[in-house]
Amino acid sequence: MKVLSVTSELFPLIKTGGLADVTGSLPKALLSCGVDTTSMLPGYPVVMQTLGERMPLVSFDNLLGERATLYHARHEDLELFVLDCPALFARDGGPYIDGNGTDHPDNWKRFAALSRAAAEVANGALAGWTPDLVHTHDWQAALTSVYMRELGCNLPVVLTIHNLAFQGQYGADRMDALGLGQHLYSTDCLEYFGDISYLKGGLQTADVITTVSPTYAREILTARFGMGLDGVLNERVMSLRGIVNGIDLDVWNPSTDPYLPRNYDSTTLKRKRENRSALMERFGLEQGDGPVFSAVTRLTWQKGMDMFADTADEVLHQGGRVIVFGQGDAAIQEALRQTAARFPGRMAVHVGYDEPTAHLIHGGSDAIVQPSRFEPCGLTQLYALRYGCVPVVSRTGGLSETIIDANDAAMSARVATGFQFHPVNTDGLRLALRRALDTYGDTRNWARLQNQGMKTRFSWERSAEKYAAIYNNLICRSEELPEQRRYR
Ligand SMILES: Nc1ncnc2c1ncn2[C@@H]1O[C@H](COP(=O)(O)OP(=O)(O)O[C@H]2O[C@H](CO)[C@@H](O)[C@H](O)[C@H]2O)[C@@H](O)[C@H]1O
Repeated sequence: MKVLSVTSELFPLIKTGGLADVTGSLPKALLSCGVDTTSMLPGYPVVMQTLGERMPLVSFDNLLGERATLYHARHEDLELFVLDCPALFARDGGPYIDGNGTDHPDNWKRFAALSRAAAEVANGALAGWTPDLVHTHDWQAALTSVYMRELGCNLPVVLTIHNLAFQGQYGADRMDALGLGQHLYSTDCLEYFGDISYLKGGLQTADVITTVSPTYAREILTARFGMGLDGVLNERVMSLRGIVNGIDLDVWNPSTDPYLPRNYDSTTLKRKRENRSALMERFGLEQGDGPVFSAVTRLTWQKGMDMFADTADEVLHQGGRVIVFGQGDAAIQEALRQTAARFPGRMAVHVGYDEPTAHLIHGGSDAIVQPSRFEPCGLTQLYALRYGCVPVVSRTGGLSETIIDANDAAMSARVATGFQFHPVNTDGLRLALRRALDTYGDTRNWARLQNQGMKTRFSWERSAEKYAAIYNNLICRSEELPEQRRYR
């Protein structure tokens, strides 16, 4: 089976968050289910520079008004279609923002162009290659199925929501520039509170919608978590599934990780101390024996890092160290910095984004704090488990189903792996930090938590099988799908 996966990020070529980890690792896992994935992504400068040999496949003279070429390339074990469109993608900054942290003003066009080109590929633009199914990821790729239906392409489409908070909402005056007829500006397709929503268009035209945990799949049906799209999602509930993310066990493996000064596994956990020492040095902290509680995350309201700014003193008063590494909201950075200023040499807040440091933090920390207000799945807590860090998480979305709270019953049954808190507020987090710190003082129980966490296997195997089952089912039913589609 041939699947075209359409994405704006893909690890290891370009990553700003968990989306890249998933789109980069799922294809490998799907191979053993008989699925050959080719991933289509924009030719950002870093992607074009990293790729070795590439072969031009097709040129577009007028891709939403721009010239573009689609290349085939291979990177490690990934099959790629790279959309080289210099007018849209050859620029400084990240995939979505410029060097000053401002959204690229033409993001509406950049990701519509990616989607339009993907729809052309699905519709047979490449001589000798058409997919059996298209898998789109998040708003950046969501218009693919809208364009496909307009082209008359009836291939099945799966859309995965990695984060409903980002929807691709733009003014309705862009319909013409997007090459989309006014008939699509309707409540059962793109119209969204007077604007256009790319994600809504995808939700209305995909055959199956997935999101990255069963809990989040239920949560987004409510007004509280539905971000304005709960109505649409409720209408499509029979086609909505939750599949928890896996992690790449080769990329995140403490016994082989090249970014750790000292490799270890569950039988040599004591070696983590050397990484801890290197970590404190790397962040300019005074060495000490207290626990190191860290966060590697976007500094945003979603991730609850404002709550950590208000509660990190709990760890510091107990003689611990706190490390926060990430980038995002200026007010949250400032709040964290103010807390750090009260504890010189014991709390570090570094604004930045790099993979080696993220690995070192997992290799050297005792606990990873993730107090998200909502979390579709979350990968950081899964990396934490694998690295023998104990996760302290809010009970929401994927966090609630991947971490088992260390209550008495779970501890005595030897299944606990971390600390969960609810309600998700500052008091809840403070109490969870206190529970974690208390347990840290009990060496045997802490080691038990670490070991139980390290035994947990969030590999892709089972989740990939679930995706493959959805693909198979859609392909078998593909003749009847056009009749069943809500938007035709
Ligand atoms: N400063 C930094 N430097 C280096 N690396 C950093 C970093 N800050 C964060 N990262 C990395 O970015 C990734 C974050 O992934 P998450 O899944 O936890 O959240 P994200 O919100 O990006 O993903 C969204 O999509 C994923 C995938 O489906 C869902 O799991 C999640 O719930 C959803 O919000 C991890 O690989 C982490 O190590």
